[in-house]
Amino acid sequence: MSDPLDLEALIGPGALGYFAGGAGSEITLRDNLASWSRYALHPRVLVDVSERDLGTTLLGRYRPHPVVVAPMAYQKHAHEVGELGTAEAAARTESLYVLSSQTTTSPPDVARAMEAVAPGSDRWFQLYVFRDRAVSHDLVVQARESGYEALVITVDFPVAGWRERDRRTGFTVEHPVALNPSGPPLTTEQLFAMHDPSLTWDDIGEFADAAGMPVVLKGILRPDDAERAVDSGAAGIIVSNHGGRQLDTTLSGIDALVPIAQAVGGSVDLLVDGGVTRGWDVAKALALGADAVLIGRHLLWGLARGGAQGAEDVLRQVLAELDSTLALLGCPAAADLDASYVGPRAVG
Ligand SMILES: Cc1cc2nc3c(=O)[nH]c(=O)nc-3n(C[C@H](O)[C@H](O)[C@H](O)COP(=O)(O)O)c2cc1C
Ligand SMILES: O=C(O)C(=O)c1ccccc1
Repeated sequence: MSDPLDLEALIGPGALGYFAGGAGSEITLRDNLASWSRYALHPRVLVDVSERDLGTTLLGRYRPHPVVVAPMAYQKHAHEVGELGTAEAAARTESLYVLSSQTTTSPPDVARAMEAVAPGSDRWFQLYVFRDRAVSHDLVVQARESGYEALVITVDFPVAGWRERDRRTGFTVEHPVALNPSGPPLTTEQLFAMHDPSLTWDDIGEFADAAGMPVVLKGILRPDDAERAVDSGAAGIIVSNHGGRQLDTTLSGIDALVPIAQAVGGSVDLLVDGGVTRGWDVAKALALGADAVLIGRHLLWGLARGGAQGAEDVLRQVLAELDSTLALLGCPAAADLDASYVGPRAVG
């Protein structure tokens, strides 16, 4: 894990509070990290694991591994290379990249950088539906035209969570490209006010129809909402509490995944995030019904420390840990992980 003092010196207290912080008393933020250790792995012995396959399938396409870069806003406040750093790291490690609507680098520039490193690299675009629908529609057009293959609509942000660190620091942001980039710095509160709190399932249908690409809904925690997402034509669901940044004291991502996988598993792709730092976390998510896992802050700290190379090092380590976990579990194919490999762990 990262040393916050060291990060504070690198990026300043305002950015660190914004990136590291969560909502309210940060109970969910801490639980996201702790929840993975409440599941125990059940290794099988004497299986030939001389060859391992980390592959998974997302939106009907084979992917070499299940680790996905989470959409995160304002990456230039973590390191001057910003989104280009995490996107290059994704392209170099064959990781699916999800670009935030609140990017500080334009969608076509990110796409070009990925293609320069790895032609045919994969990326999805995360959409916030703003009060000014034209801004959101413009972003969708830019994303489609620059080769993003799916639209991830984030549905857990009608208003911002109660973020006390930002209230204390008054952190301001300089480069949101979805807005006029030459305007004055904005507080996070001003940016969050762009979101439309009246958004409903009907609006999702409208964006899905206009998108011309598969839609994945991000930020679902209830099985009944997961069923509704499937009924509304979503191709995937990201089970997420937004890194503990929205409503404090929700379930962790992995705890919420279990009932959601029971309700809709198999009919739609399931992804999960929140507190993933280790390859064995990824294996647990797959065993409990996920097809892939998103990594947020753990990667951001790599970016802050070492730019593109720092982010790449983080991804490579998680992938090496996943490979070793498959061998030690006696399950050489990630796609074969199932509930027999994981169970509850008594936490003392
Ligand atoms: C600094 C920061 C900015 C984020 N910005 C976005 C965003 O723009 N859109 C979005 O859908 N999720 C956003 N998220 C949530 C992440 O996509 C993801 O759900 C979460 O960070 C996963 O938890 P982890 O950070 O513990 O890995 C953000 C998270 C962080 C930490
Ligand atoms: O900070 C966030 O978690 C986030 O998703 C966001 C939303 C709107 C503007 C900037 C960031």
